[in-house]
Amino acid sequence: MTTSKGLEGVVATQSAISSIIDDTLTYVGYDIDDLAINASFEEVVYLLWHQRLPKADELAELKQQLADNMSVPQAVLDHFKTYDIKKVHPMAALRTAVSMIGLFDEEAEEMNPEANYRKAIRIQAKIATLVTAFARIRKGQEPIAPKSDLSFAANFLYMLSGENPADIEEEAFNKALVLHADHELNASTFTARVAVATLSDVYSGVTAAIGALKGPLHGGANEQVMKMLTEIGSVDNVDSYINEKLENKEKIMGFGHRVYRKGDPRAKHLREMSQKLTKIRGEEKWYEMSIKIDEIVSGQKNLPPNVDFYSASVYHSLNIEHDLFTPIFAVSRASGWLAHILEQYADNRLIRPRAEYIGPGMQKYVPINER
Ligand SMILES: CC(=O)SCCNC(=O)CCNC(=O)[C@H](O)C(C)(C)COP(=O)(O)OP(=O)(O)OC[C@H]1O[C@@H](n2cnc3c(N)ncnc32)[C@H](O)[C@@H]1OP(=O)(O)O
Ligand SMILES: O=C([O-])CC(=O)C(=O)O
Repeated sequence: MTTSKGLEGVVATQSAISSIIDDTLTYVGYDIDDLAINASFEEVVYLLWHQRLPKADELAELKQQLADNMSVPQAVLDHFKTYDIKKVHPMAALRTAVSMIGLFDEEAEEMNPEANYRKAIRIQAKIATLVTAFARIRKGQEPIAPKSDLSFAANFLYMLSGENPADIEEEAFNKALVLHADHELNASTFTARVAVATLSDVYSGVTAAIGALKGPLHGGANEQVMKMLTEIGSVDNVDSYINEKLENKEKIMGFGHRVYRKGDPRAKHLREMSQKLTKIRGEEKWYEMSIKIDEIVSGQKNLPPNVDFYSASVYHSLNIEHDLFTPIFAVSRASGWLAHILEQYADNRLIRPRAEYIGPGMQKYVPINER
């Protein structure tokens, strides 16, 4: 047996959903650069779930299905008020809330492709409502119902703030959703596949995936990037702050990647949006600080930024609270998790690797009074 710490370089499954080859990311063979510029998030959801782009009527049908399924049971909204909501991280709340909506789904335990697809639609639709409702309830505000004539991206921003987003805001948010939707066998997607490969249900897979995305080495990094930018505070402080961290061998959040070597192709799209949005807000310093950090970390450590780095200043410029950055990642990535869950069910085998044992050799049991 050979051991690969962190399963680096191990190919654990076959998948027809997304690929990373020579630092190029594709969804079902479509280059992420092409999709980021042209596609709506709903089109990408369809692409990931059906492995082809939708025709106009198919896209309209999916949009309608998502709109029809956005409301969540009142009991789930009420449960947000049963704990000290201001002290709870929204990712922890989301993990529980997604599991909880499964309790109200009469098809939760139905294990056939049609029922699983219907659950995928429900989860994708409701996860946006859960995040925005949580964000409002913790501020003492009422949740806002979605508008059926808005896109998924615009609806999310509308349900969060109560205002229709400007075109540039919708464009930026849609792009962020498209860019985060899937990423081959990343840690949270792998988690989802491991969970459902036991033939557990779809809600278990998504709940497990949310738990894995939450950590700062994965999706949680975007919130940590904004924390770092806030701590640095100004372009003048970047040099000393970053160099001190690097000298202390601390990690700079939003940099490095297990798979990409030359760089994450998603980062440039978010960098562009960061530049545009921070300018519109008159808060260019977030972009300027980010660029300077990028120069130092890429230059000195040869570690390019990943998807989490520039998304932080993009979301901040959209007036989004910093601890909602990772839940937003989950809203988008749910589409990828669900695609992988459906793919796993379609050709399932239990996922069960081995561990190389490094503990003591055979020992004889010693009764407790003789130890
Ligand atoms: C959506 C996403 O999940 S993208 C990733 C989001 N996560 C982050 O941005 C957190 C910061 N980055 C990291 O921690 C890592 O780069 C990861 C987790 C993304 C990838 O990790 P791995 O492939 O396991 O690389 P690992 O952590 O072993 O790092 C390899 C070397 O590069 C260094 N390194 C990696 N990332 C960074 C970083 N962000 N800052 C400074 N040094 C780094 C490590 O210290 C290590 O150095 P060493 O060999 O001298 O000990
Ligand atoms: O693929 C990974 O390891 C992490 C990542 O970039 C993602 O999930 O988008």
